[in-house]
Amino acid sequence: MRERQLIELIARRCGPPRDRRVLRGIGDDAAVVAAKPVCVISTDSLVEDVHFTLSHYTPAEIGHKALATALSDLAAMGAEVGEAYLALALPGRLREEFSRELIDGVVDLAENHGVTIAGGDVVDSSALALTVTVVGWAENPERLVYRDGARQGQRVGVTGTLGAAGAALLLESYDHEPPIPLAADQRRALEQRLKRPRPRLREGLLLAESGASAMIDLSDGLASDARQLAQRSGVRLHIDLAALPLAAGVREVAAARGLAAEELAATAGEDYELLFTVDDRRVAEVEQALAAADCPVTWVGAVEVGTGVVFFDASGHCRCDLHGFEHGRVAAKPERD
Ligand SMILES: Nc1ncnc2c1ncn2[C@@H]1O[C@H](COP(=O)(O)OP(=O)(O)OP(=O)(O)O)[C@@H](O)[C@H]1O
Ligand SMILES: Cc1ncc(C[n+]2csc(CCOP(=O)(O)O)c2C)c(N)n1
Ligand SMILES: [Mg+2]
Repeated sequence: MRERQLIELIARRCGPPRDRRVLRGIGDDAAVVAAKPVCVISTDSLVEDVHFTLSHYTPAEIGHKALATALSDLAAMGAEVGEAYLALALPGRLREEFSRELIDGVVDLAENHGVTIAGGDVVDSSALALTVTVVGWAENPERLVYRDGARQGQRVGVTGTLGAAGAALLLESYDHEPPIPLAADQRRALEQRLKRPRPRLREGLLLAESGASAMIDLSDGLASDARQLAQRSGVRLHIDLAALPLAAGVREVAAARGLAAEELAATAGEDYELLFTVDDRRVAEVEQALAAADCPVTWVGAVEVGTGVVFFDASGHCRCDLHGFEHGRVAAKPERD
């Protein structure tokens, strides 16, 4: 599909901006938005064969995931969602129907969360890539939650369950191996966590209101993301591996591949749950707020004096060797001269 045609399709699919603050959306040289006092901005990319493979994802799943993972960063700030800007790098080999379904995936999720797609870009490319810039808002910078607010003695909590996306990725990469014994609905639920993550937007706002002192979303895996939070806060996080809330089926998938389920959950990434710290005296408030949003919360550790993250397994052994996903970590092939 040609660039103009695709932009028109996106504009039609989105309809006129529903949010009255968006004064100009798709169609001019730039969007024009009436700002609230504080603007929160994040950008995220999803790239073919790095974040997904075309053989395993539907176009709508790719569109959904691109926006969901971007919105997850606004959730982790405790920001109200506003607008999203969608940059598409599209290979000519993709069918017209593919682009249509991809846009459906983005716009369906945007509508569900009241997000306005206010602009974007379309370019030719050899690999499919989506870069989504999201903008959130706050009345006051003190209402937001940063990575650097964890203090000694506070508790460490996590929303939802962990390891589902990692387990689904394992299932995907062992497509042709002997099948892992898992009920079909459980397998589907794991896959959905990988392909259609839910940004914890409401939970992020509730955590901000109920006293979270620091927060980060779990994209690269607890092992890496907790380390980021610890580093930014100048503290050490003590995490009990046995306390991690494993998603249903993670134990079975890990066992079938000879892995410890808790380690998979701490290192595989893409759970898009929220990791946060909170003072003991506000724990009940957090529990109540998240219960009202039907979101499980699990206390997985404590903030201590020191640096980095220490994991303790069920037998009390310290594990400092766990790492999450990091781009560029796999040694690159030597460049040709
Ligand atoms: N290429 C870049 N140029 C400038 N700043 C960057 C760049 N990449 C990342 N950052 C900034 O570094 C900080 C951490 O970014 P990072 O991408 O690690 O965030 P994350 O939420 O942990 O990861 P992700 O959302 O990609 O899973 C953010 O402030 C981000 O804006
Ligand atoms: C085909 C394929 N290969 C590898 C992975 C695993 N993976 C890719 S990016 C990422 C972390 C989050 O990304 P980012 O840091 O860019 O936000 C993880 C765990 C995958 N999902 N699909
Ligand atoms: Mg993040």
